[in-house]
Amino acid sequence: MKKIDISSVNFSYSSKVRIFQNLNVKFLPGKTALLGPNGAGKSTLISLMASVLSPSAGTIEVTDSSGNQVNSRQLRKFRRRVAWLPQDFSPVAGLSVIEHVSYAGWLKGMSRAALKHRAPHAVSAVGLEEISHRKATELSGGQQRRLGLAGALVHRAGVVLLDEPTAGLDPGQRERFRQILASLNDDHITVVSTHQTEDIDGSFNHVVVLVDGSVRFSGSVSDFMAAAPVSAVDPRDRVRLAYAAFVEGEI
Ligand SMILES: Nc1ncnc2c1ncn2[C@@H]1O[C@H](COP(=O)(O)OP(=O)(O)OP(=O)(O)O)[C@@H](O)[C@H]1O
Repeated sequence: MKKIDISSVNFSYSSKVRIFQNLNVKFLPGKTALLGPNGAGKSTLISLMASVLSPSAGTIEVTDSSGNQVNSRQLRKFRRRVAWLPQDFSPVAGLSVIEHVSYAGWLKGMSRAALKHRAPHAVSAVGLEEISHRKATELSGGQQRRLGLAGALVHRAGVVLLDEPTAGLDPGQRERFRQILASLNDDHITVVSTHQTEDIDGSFNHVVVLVDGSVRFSGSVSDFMAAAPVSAVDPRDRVRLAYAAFVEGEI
């Protein structure tokens, strides 16, 4: 994948609540941390990129490495390129863990043969292999989050959108998520919305900061850290200070 291009996008949930007005932002290959305070519009932006919401104006377009483009109005084609873990993921009743992940892949057009190999692999990657035959609805909240992640990763999409994938995970599982993230192909575009700024240095290539529906920063992690107004030795402190400054509008 070469880029996902969000151009002149407007979006409102109702005539009273305008979320985006002329939003322009690009997501590039590699891992992008999508940051912003509660209500900034991160989930809305991810849902627009996943094509489950449609902009009232503007375009969302994916360009692959050969230069071919597909936009979010060409739904079927677009969705096959995009994997999505929603913030409020909840499993389909009646399916086991392995069936659930296979079903997610089938919805994206994967063949049975590919699923036979890929579904168990995705289940193991998130550490659910020992309970792969349990009913998905019987899992704990954190286990369900990992199930959703396996479903998003099973079809190796060129664009991977993960909305707060580590919310509710214990420290061991957050570390596992960091390893999964590290294993994802940097030729693909991975966008992760998160409130955990301590994970950014070392895990991500790019940062986008969204505040009140506007992009306050979009660039590399190193440029983001260099923008911290106070020099701090610890990279995690630099990320935290830069983030606070962009949110407060000090930069
Ligand atoms: N279904 C909806 N109907 C109406 N308003 C909504 C809906 N979903 C979100 N909003 C509003 O849109 C704005 C952006 O919400 P969104 O969930 O995109 O923010 P967020 O940055 O993901 O927040 P958080 O960090 O709390 O998850 C908020 O003001 C929210 O109240």
